[in-house]
Amino acid sequence: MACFGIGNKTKGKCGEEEEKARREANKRIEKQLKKDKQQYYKSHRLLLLGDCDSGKSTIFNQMRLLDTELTEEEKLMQYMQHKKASGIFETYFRVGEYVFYLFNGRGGWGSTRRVFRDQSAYILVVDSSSYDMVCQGDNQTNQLQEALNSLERLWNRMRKMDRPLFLFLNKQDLLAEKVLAGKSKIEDYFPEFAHYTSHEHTTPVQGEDPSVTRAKYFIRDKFLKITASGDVDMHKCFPFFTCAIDLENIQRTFRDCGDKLNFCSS
Ligand SMILES: Nc1nc2c(ncn2[C@@H]2O[C@H](COP(=O)(O)OP(=O)(O)OP(=O)(O)O)[C@@H](O)[C@H]2O)c(=O)[nH]1
Repeated sequence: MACFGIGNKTKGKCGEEEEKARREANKRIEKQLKKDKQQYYKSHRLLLLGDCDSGKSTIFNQMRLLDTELTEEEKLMQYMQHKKASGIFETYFRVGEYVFYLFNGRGGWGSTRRVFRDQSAYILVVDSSSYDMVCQGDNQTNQLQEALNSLERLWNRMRKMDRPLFLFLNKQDLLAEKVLAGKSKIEDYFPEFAHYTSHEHTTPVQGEDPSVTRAKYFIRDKFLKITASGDVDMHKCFPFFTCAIDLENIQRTFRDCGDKLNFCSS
């Protein structure tokens, strides 16, 4: 602020004006912060979890591309939240009418401890095509079995939290390729598949080979068996067949997640 005159009286008046301007600026900032905080808590906060290579970062990066749709104010908010959540990757985006804060829990389950409780819902990403693969860690455990174990651990951890879990049965494109190639059979790793018949709620995608439909629903049902005990409305598991490299598929999935969250909390 320009301040003319060198007399004491003028100096005092100028100081007062500066002080007043400072107070007003502070008030404006506080008001904005309050508004941002309200907005933050109105939007949905989702934590991406899953074993190595399941597709968490691919999903995270796909949604980060949507940043271009944010307003300047929203970008500023995203920047502020980034600073707050330093140490864990976070992005902020809008799909349709929904606003999501997405936290990428890569780097292991331990790294998510700080933000775990502060979520609207959780996403567990699973590599559905990994039924014939072993975990890199021990070169022994079946990867799909390990994903089932991860779900069991997460579901137990969430038991008293009354929040939904979105299960992203990812890499559907690779699962379909494997099944159609016929070289690696699911029943060689999960013998119960030989007797599996998908129930009447199965909705095959148009043009999908029945063997692919049967395989993906078998895997889905194995996961849902673990979460069948979701007895409260919010404490439910919602499965989605996803392909993280397909942006349209991922956007649609997040829109469906938003619908479920709204439905659960209404
Ligand atoms: N074909 C196909 N490839 C995928 C899909 N999702 C992820 N990938 C690929 O799988 C690999 C691993 O994906 P990431 O997103 O890095 O997996 P991550 O879960 O973040 O892995 P970590 O960083 O080890 O925790 C990458 O090469 C991805 O391009 C999918 O749906 N289909």
